[in-house]
Amino acid sequence: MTHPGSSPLDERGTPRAELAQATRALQDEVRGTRIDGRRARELAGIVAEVARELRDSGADDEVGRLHMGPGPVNRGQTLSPVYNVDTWDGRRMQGTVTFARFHHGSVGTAHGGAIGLWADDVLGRLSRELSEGRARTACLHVQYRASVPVGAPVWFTAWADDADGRKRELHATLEDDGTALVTVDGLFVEPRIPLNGH
Ligand SMILES: CCCCCCCC(=O)SCCNC(=O)CCNC(=O)[C@H](O)C(C)(C)COP(=O)(O)OP(=O)(O)OC[C@H]1O[C@@H](n2cnc3c(N)ncnc32)[C@H](O)[C@@H]1OP(=O)(O)O
Repeated sequence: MTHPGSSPLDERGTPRAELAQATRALQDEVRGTRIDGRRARELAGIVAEVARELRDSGADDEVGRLHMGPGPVNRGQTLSPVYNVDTWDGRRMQGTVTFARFHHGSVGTAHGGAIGLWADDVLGRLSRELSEGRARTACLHVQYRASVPVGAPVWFTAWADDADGRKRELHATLEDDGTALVTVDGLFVEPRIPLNGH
């Protein structure tokens, strides 16, 4: 049984993963910092220098798409909230997700778009664990039933119905103390014309 925790898409222990983690911390702190304007300008120069060095070191693909092959965790991306998979039985995945300060919407709650982003990511991962075929999100229906907190882990479950040809219906919930905060129904479809490695 493949465990998602051992997926090559995981972000564990690589230097690029550390870079992604440091960048997430930066994103969180930029959000709402009280730093004074003069120092903010100096730091902007330092960050620009880091960005320049990264750009000059080259990209791992020619068009700036996410690198989906074996490699750094969360594909080295820093946009989507980080989630941890605790259990996986080959069909159902459970774990926790923490929406960071960077994902803050209003009044201490997660941004609805960040929740949709996470849902697409976790269902996309589930889809990949279930089949080698590269399915794409055709439809994502997110129901926001209660506020999702920022900065605290929230329990999630993601599961799949039986595949119907190229179509996969996938679902997820976010829960707090047994109360559903968000429910998601997604349709992922393996394209008629297979994707070229992505
Ligand atoms: C670890 C990784 C995490 C990251 C995961 C991220 C996943 C993503 O975000 S993917 C990016 C976002 N999605 C996209 O860009 C997809 C864009 N759309 C497409 O490429 C195509 O429309 C695609 C692949 C969804 C379907 O195209 P195609 O293969 O031509 O489908 P087609 O043959 O017309 O339809 C197949 C079946 O799906 C159904 N279907 C297709 N699209 C939809 C839809 N939007 N809603 C409902 N049903 C649909 C059709 O009705 C048909 O059903 P049936 O077989 O019962 O008649």
